[in-house]
Amino acid sequence: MAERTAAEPAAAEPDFLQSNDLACEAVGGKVIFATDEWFAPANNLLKREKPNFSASAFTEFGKWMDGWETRRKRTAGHDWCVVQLGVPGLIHGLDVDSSFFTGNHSPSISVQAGCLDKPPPFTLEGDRTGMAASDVQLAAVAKLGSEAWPELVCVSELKPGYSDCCHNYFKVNFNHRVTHLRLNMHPDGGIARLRVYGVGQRNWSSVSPHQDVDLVALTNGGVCLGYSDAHFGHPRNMIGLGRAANMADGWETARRLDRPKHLKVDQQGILQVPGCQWAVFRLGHPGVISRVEVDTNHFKGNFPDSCRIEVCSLTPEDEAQCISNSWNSGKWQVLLPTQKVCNIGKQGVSKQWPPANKVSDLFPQKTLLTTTRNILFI
Ligand SMILES: NC(=O)NC(NC(N)=O)C(=O)[O-]
Repeated sequence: MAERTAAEPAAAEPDFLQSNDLACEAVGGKVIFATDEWFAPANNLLKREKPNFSASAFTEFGKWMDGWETRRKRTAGHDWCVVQLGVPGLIHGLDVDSSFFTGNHSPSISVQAGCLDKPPPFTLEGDRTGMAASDVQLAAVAKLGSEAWPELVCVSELKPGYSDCCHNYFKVNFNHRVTHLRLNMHPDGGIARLRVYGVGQRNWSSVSPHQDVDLVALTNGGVCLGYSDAHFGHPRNMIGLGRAANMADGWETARRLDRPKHLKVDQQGILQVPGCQWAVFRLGHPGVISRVEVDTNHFKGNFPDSCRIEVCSLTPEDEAQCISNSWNSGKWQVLLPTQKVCNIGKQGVSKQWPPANKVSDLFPQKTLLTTTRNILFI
């Protein structure tokens, strides 16, 4: 069994919020068991959208709540659910968001980690009818051995979901790949969202070195390490599953409001704005890049003028130094020189380029890349 590690209480807006949500329904996370879902189903915990509230919304079970909410317990024990992560990986921290649960929030929670090599051979629907979990369901979950799972967060008080304090952050120190979580409410109540921040760890042993894979995809362990601006949308959205659903599902910076001061017209009469926006990603696995794709879907009046992609190969020590130096490093080399991008028509434009520079020219000794930097001009 893995060692038990208590969570440290995290400061407001901790760094781990920059990594990926490994449990989100958008990456395949799901609740496979819940002891009770009378007022609101546990799958709401994993919704991508922020929680909502409607004072006038009621269901036949009681007040409609956007989260997971159980009945007031009249028996011993507590409520809990099992979450199967969409992307198994290393967890850096959790946000147990109690938004709008005030007076019906769970007073305390704890979280345990499951490290299952194979997914359980069943998926259980939570009990939405208000009956207690059936013996069959409990027996199936008992096979997971979740009573013995190591603790990520010990029993900790939860703040009620008023808008200024609804985020309950927990930093996690647990150096093992996690596939499942057990979220315990002590004893019952409601929680709006569970965000599980970390970095995916794919099992690469079954992947052929000749297979084409998206090395920066969140599901393959890619992660955004830094950026210049994320006013309307975080750059990590670019490495999510599939094409973006709407503009909120992409990377969008604020406008450069100082633009008029800097505008210059070049010899072709094209406006030039100095400076650029940038984001840095660590690839999920080192590899040789044969193709890059930049998708401007949904960005019509606000797609970037052009983009450039630079790469470098960094050790973990180099990476730590780059982070502390705002990514200004002499190691970057151009993989894809500045390219105009566009977005016309209903479908948006997903453009692919072979890299202009061969990886072996950039890295004659090492033909492996570990980091890319996308630079978008506004
Ligand atoms: N007004 C409520 O929210 N009451 C109850 N909860 C729901 N969702 O109806 C309760 O017992 O906590």
